[in-house]
Amino acid sequence: MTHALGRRTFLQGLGAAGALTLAGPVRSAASERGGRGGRKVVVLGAGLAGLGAAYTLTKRGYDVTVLEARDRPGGRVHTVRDAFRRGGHAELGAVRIFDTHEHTLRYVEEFGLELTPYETGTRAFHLRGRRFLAPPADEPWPFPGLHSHEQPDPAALFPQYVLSGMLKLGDTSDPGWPGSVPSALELDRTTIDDYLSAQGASKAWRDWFYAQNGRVARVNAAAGLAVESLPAGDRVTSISGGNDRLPYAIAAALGRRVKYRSEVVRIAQDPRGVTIGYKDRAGLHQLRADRCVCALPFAPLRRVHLDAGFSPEKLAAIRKLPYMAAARCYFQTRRRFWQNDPLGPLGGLNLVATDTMAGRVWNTSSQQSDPTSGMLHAYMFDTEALEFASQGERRVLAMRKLFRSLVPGIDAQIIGVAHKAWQEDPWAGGGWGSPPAGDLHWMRPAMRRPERRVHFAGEHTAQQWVAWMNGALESAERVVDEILTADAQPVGRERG
Ligand SMILES: Cc1cc2nc3c(=O)[nH]c(=O)nc-3n(C[C@H](O)[C@H](O)[C@H](O)COP(=O)(O)OP(=O)(O)OC[C@H]3O[C@@H](n4cnc5c(N)ncnc54)[C@H](O)[C@@H]3O)c2cc1C
Repeated sequence: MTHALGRRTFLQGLGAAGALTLAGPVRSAASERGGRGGRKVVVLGAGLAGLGAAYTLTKRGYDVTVLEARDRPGGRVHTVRDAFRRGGHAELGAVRIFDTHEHTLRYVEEFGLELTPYETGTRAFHLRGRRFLAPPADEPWPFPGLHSHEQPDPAALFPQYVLSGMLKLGDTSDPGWPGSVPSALELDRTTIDDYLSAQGASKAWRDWFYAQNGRVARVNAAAGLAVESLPAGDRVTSISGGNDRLPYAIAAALGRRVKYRSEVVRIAQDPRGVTIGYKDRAGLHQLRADRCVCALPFAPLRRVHLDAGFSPEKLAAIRKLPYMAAARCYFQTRRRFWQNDPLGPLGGLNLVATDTMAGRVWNTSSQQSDPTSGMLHAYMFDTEALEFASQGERRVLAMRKLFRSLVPGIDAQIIGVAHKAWQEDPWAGGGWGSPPAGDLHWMRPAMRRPERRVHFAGEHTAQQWVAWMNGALESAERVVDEILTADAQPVGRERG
């Protein structure tokens, strides 16, 4: 999404979570003044949410263990390098960091990482089988189906079609949102596509919109517009050398507290603590702790046995939260040949906006250490990602064939390939949690609420930046806050 029309300041939503500051490399629990030495917390999942919570809790004096099913930290932050030549790298998961991603940027700074900005430049379109640039003002867009009032400037309809919905959202930083805002509840009942249609947007306009912003047609309108309305700031960056440098840095600070290849299979709790069952190569184990931070996406959490002690709302949310199909397919190229495109020099991150299976052609070449080779990829959502994956082993061939018409000349240029469809990943189940139309108002609070000694983190539980690294890290700070508050209460006063 472009996040072009932010309408409130980002800080508004942060509230008390911003009070937890990061300060220096992680130290042992015993050395922390005023810490909670001896109190054990088990954190499930070493994605950014789990790592962020574990890191801050350790600094606050807790004795933390992180259980992670994969053999690496980072979860949906996953950089690949070995598929490429000339030191190339590609992000299979999270790519972009905005200036407004306060939590992500704070961790980037804490760990001394650097950011590389994306180039801006000219975008091409590929719609209804035709490739073209945005026409000059007053000339019609060269694809059929736009209503006459949508010509010659489809962008002029943005306020009527999209902003009108954003203005109905109310305060998305309110913990009771969208239930607290009647007009947002109305949006909750519909999808983005149905909302845009109801505003009068033609099918062609909607496809023009999705070509640039991702195939969000079936997304809950309240949820989708809420994320779209957040401010993007002035600059888009990624972490220099690869976004996975952040989770690796946090994991390194946590050291042996992180246990890899450890699949959580059971969560149980009683009035005095939690018991976590997990499997590793040596067999089944149990870990006892005072509290648990569950930072697993709900898709894999559905396979975990949950003993009594969870509310019906939480169990229903875990069972029902759908995950959006999302995929990327990268081609490393010998040269940045699109700078000599017949349409003129193309550039920027979102290089070609299409209505094809490829979704958007993104260009992450400016992030590469080698200044000559290129890195293009198809970034696919929902039906596009499903279509890509449905081709099985022929998916790369199919994409390569499609790219011939999206970025002519690519065939002779390809020197490396990498791809991933997140809906096929058993530890993610998809790109991000995406509540269906009609369900956001109850799912949103249910996903986040603590269940006695089990606290829930992860992008899906974020107050605002759901489906972003920033949301995962925001949720980490919230659970730390929950735990500190609960542990500060006299025994027996805890909310059950
Ligand atoms: C294609 C794609 C594009 C994206 N683009 C961006 C972007 O441009 N910018 C941005 O900021 N964000 C982006 N995101 C979102 C961002 O990657 C996520 O919001 C964030 O990384 C989620 O972190 P998390 O900790 O909530 O979950 P995860 O990273 O999924 O971490 C959960 C962890 O739990 C582990 N796990 C699961 N089940 C078990 C189990 N039973 N036992 C033990 N461990 C288990 C998983 O292996 C994983 O490591 C993108 C995501 C995708 C998929």
